[in-house]
Amino acid sequence: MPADNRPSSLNPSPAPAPSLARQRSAGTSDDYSRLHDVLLASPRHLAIVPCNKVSEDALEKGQSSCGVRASEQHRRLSDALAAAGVRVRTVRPVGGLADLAFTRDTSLMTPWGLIGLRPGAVHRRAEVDAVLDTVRAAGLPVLGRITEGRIEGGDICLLRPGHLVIGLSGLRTDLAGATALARWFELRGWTVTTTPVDPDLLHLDTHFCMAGPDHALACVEKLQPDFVAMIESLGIELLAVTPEEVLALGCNILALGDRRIISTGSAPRVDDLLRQRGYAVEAVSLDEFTQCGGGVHCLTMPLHRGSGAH
Ligand SMILES: NC(=O)NCCC[C@H](N)C(=O)O
Repeated sequence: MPADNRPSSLNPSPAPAPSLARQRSAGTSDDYSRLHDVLLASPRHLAIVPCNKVSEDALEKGQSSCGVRASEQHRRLSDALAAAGVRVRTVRPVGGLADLAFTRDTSLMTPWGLIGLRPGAVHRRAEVDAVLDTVRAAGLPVLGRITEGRIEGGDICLLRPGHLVIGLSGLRTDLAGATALARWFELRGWTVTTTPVDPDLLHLDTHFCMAGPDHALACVEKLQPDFVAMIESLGIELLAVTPEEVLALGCNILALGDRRIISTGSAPRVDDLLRQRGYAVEAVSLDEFTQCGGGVHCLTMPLHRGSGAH
């Protein structure tokens, strides 16, 4: 994996290990195939932590969390997933873990098992133990844990089977953390591309999110030109999101597969753009979470995506 954003060469390795997604009921190889199983976490201790630009602005404006509304919105998200045929597993609340609900950042389900990540936000590190305990108790495979540097799931995109992207802000994800994660993939024959992320935007998934194999939402002016060119060279159409929509978490979507999307309900224009491309979009209002800096992509960690229709 090179330190810039050029695609790296493949690490010479034996034949790739067979993917769990093909053999069992766990594993993900991309961000858009049909979602079968997902991990959420209780928002019982949710609070606005001043650890990103959006949450700092919210606190400055005097906003605060309402536990009842947060639970209600989270329940609607869980219901929408269940109604779409997705099995929902939930990490129990842990006192003091205000951002636990944003399961995306704690871990990554790979084609070979779950990897516990190492959040750059130190107040989030203990979330990884809570998630690993839940995943192990469910009997799902755990591949390992990152023990060096910083890496959060919001900066990770399973672009295509065989091609991983990691955003580098230096704050939430740094080169040491990205290199440690890349090693697991490169040893199994994957290409890993890194791309710089503006720390003010928190994570890659606030301004670049896959909708399906041929479409991604993207705030092009916030992405590096060579990253944009690489994405377009793969035949992925970029649907433009504005910087204002990025701050509202309008780019932060969850692909369910089969051209179905759950959106964060904060950017109707973006939802319409997806509908014009043939996606069925269900908008779930999540403003208790967006004021903390995260939307539906951040609140969900896919445990199993299947092949078949996208
Ligand atoms: N993937 C994401 O963008 N996650 C949002 C995390 C919000 C949380 N308050 C944080 O700053 O870590």
